[in-house]
Amino acid sequence: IRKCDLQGLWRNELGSNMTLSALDAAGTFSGSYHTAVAATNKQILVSPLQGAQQHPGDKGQPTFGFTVHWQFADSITAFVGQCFVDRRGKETLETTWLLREEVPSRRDIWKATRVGTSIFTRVK
Ligand SMILES: O=C1C=CC(=NNc2ccccc2C(=O)O)C=C1
Repeated sequence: IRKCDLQGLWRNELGSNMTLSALDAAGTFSGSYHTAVAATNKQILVSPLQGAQQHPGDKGQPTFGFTVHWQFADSITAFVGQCFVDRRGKETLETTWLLREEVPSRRDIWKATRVGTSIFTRVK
């Protein structure tokens, strides 16, 4: 089996870093996210995240999800994805995300949610 362990330091294509804690018995984890995209001119802070991972199947490449509670914007991002290990043992987290921003009124809901993908590689 190819073991893919979420714990540790990861970086995505934007240059953002996240550190994920060890799983507890229930498969939940926490962590911190340091974004590289300064959507605000405020001091970019580290934002907390909470997530959960499925038990790795026989391929040892589990699915997971986590939510980042941005500390400097009225928004929240939910990531879902799977951990993959290539033949050389290189691990990547292939994710799809939804970014939900607070909008002033229901008339603005159409522009409240953005979707995208993000690939994280382990920072040795
Ligand atoms: O003020 C803000 C609000 C949201 C942000 N989202 N970052 C993301 C959203 C989706 C995927 C990756 C990132 C990232 O920062 O790497 C960043 C700054």
